[in-house]
Amino acid sequence: MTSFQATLDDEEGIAEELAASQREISIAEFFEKNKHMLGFDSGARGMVTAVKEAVDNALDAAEESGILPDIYVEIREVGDYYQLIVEDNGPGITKEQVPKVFGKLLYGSRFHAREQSRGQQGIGISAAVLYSQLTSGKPAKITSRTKGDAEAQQFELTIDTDTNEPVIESERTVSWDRSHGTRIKLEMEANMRARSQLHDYIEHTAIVNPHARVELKEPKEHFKFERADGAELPEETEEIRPHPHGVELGTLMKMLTATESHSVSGFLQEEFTRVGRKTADDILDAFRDRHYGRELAWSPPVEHDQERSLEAVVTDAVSNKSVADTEAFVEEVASALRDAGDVTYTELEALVADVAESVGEDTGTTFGDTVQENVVDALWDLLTESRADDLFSHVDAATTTQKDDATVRGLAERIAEKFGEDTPRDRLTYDELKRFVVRAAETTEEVDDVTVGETARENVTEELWERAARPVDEDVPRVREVADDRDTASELLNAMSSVDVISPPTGCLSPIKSDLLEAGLKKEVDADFYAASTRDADVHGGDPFIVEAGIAYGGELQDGQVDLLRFANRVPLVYQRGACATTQVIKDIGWRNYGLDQSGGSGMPSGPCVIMVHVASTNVPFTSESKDALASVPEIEDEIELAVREAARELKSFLNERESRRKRRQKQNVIADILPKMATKVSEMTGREQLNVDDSLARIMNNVLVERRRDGDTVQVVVENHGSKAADLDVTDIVSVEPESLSAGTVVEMDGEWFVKWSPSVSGGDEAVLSYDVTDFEETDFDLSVKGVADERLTVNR
Ligand SMILES: Nc1ncnc2c1ncn2[C@@H]1O[C@H](COP(=O)(O)OP(=O)(O)OP(=O)(O)O)[C@@H](O)[C@H]1O
Repeated sequence: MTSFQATLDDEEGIAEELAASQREISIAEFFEKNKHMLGFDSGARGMVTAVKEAVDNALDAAEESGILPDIYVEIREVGDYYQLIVEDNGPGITKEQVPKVFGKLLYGSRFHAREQSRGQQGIGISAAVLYSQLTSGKPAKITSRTKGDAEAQQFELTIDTDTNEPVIESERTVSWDRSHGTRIKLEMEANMRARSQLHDYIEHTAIVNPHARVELKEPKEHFKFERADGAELPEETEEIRPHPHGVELGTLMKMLTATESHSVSGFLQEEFTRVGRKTADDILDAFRDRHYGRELAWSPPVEHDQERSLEAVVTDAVSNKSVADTEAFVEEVASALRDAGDVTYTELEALVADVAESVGEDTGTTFGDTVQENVVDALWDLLTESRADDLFSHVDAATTTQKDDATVRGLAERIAEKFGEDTPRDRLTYDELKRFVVRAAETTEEVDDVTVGETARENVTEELWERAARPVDEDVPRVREVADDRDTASELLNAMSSVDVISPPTGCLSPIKSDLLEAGLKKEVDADFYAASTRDADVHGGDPFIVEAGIAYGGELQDGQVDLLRFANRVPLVYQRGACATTQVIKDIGWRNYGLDQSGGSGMPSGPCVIMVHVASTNVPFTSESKDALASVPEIEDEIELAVREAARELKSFLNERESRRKRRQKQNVIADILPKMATKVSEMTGREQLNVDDSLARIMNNVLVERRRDGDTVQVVVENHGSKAADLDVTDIVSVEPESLSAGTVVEMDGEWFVKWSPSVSGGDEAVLSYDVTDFEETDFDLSVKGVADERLTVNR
């Protein structure tokens, strides 16, 4: 066989030969060969992915139509194959759409919408159809009924992989007991080896979608996750326009080409969210700076250093005018310039034009364009001769006093040298100015053997940009010009990201919210501690996103590696944990600081703990079309870290508190053991009655001591606070006779018992006495209980 390589050198027409074998590849054909990209790598995985695609769609569709989702999933073993049935109570799909939705890859309603939804690409369910037809050779059977239709439509269809078009094998009308909804039946070569992932997916879907009812019946098990009581649909989301931060250059250019606006200001306000007139103006200023640069302003040289006075320079530049008129003009220009202090080239032009006009009016002589140009040029030459002097003042102001005058002068002169013919009007962008400063600093370091560090370079550039340079007064290019030039578009993009723009509206997002997140965790795991946090919205690539995190710890949770539950747009992610940005962020956090073990100080922490992370966005960046793992996007990673740390801080307080309680209990046990023995010994030795040690114990442990004392038939409940902080208590004494002369508090009778209640607040080191009288102390029963102080800080002496 002759390879192309062998013949490449010696034969002509090889390109034509190659061309003969080149042809368009349909998307369906491509995915037929690359099933793994869509999550259909194996029979086990294929089943989970197919369930996930169908259930995600069912949830999306029902929610969008304001219907509380009711989803039934059934997996049946049929000979060598498996049948998957997913049924929903959603809005149904119209007869015209069914073939395209299921029989054409990349057909969907969500790809172009900037709104949070589970589906994004319009490929999921048709990929499941493709997988089933490839592995079983059977068509997909779809039944769908839309609201108000008397009957349902049923299709059997396949995908023509050559054309990526649906092939309808049969079509009929059937009766269906559901008033609206969709039922999908797919047959595929699969297995149940990924049963636990399938269960996880369904169970975790139920956790983050408490408003949905989800049922799974598979060959071995049958689960029903009922809708949480009172759970409502997530708030309706709205579509939004992109946010100006983080849009990519290609996208911006595409938007510039497509917009109907002619001005950049209009374009920004029309096409982006959160851009009003004021923000658009700020962006235009920043764009102008980047596109035109700024002009440096210089002051006239100090008079005594000057070889020729300002007046002499102007006089020389004016010709053919009477002496008196020239003098009047010269005097005006010189004084206006001295008043101005420093001017840019443009300002100098305006200044000379103004003087020419006013002196012209006064004298009746015209100081026309040529004269004005000559005067401007001559003065500009004069001003720019002494750039180094102005630069000296600026460099001096921007650097520390440690830099001696010679260094500052050297740096100023070297910056001044960079200006010249290459910088007409001394106009520079920030980056160009920075380059001048950096190059001058490098030369100064080499020649003068001094250090001009990064901070000094930045400070000098900043000082010059803000104080010596002035924005130019020119219109920014029109949309068309920006669209046609990549560099200009890039300047606009840069300007857009440099300006503060308020965060995007979050109405397009539907976070779970921290209380539901915590409730979801409580439903799933029986733990001692729960915490959750929801961050404010941020932006990536023009798309808003919100990160939420939850932590559960202790209780029934098993020790070992922490279990990480990942969610994106309320969809549990069950595969590719290692490749997910979420996992990486968790591994990079120093968990020992938060009280969890972490071998080597990095990596997955361990402990009886579950960490849950949810990223909600109008466009979740996944590592691949199979939507298993989040891609590493710095803005999202930062927010994941902050959300997890917020919840982890609560975990840390809980663990610290628990540890200090443990130590306290240990100490108390030791003291409680020793003190009575000591009291016995003392009483034996002194022959005196043995002391009650509770009081001493409370004092040693800084405890709150609540003690009943008797004074005849008066009952006293004494609260001694030996701690340093105030204690707010609820003290209840249940008494078998009616109490009288109650000090504050309330009394309620129930079934022959009297509940005496006080709520004293006792400052650290203070005591409160609560009292009442009874008719006969000896004949009365009491039952004292105290709330408001942790058990280990409380001693109750009944
Ligand atoms: N059960 C359903 N009820 C109503 N409409 C549906 C249902 N399933 C799919 N659709 C419609 O079909 C479209 C295509 O679904 P598909 O799963 O192919 O893509 P997607 O959900 O938009 O995105 P992704 O590829 O990210 O899953 C959806 O956008 C939706 O408009």
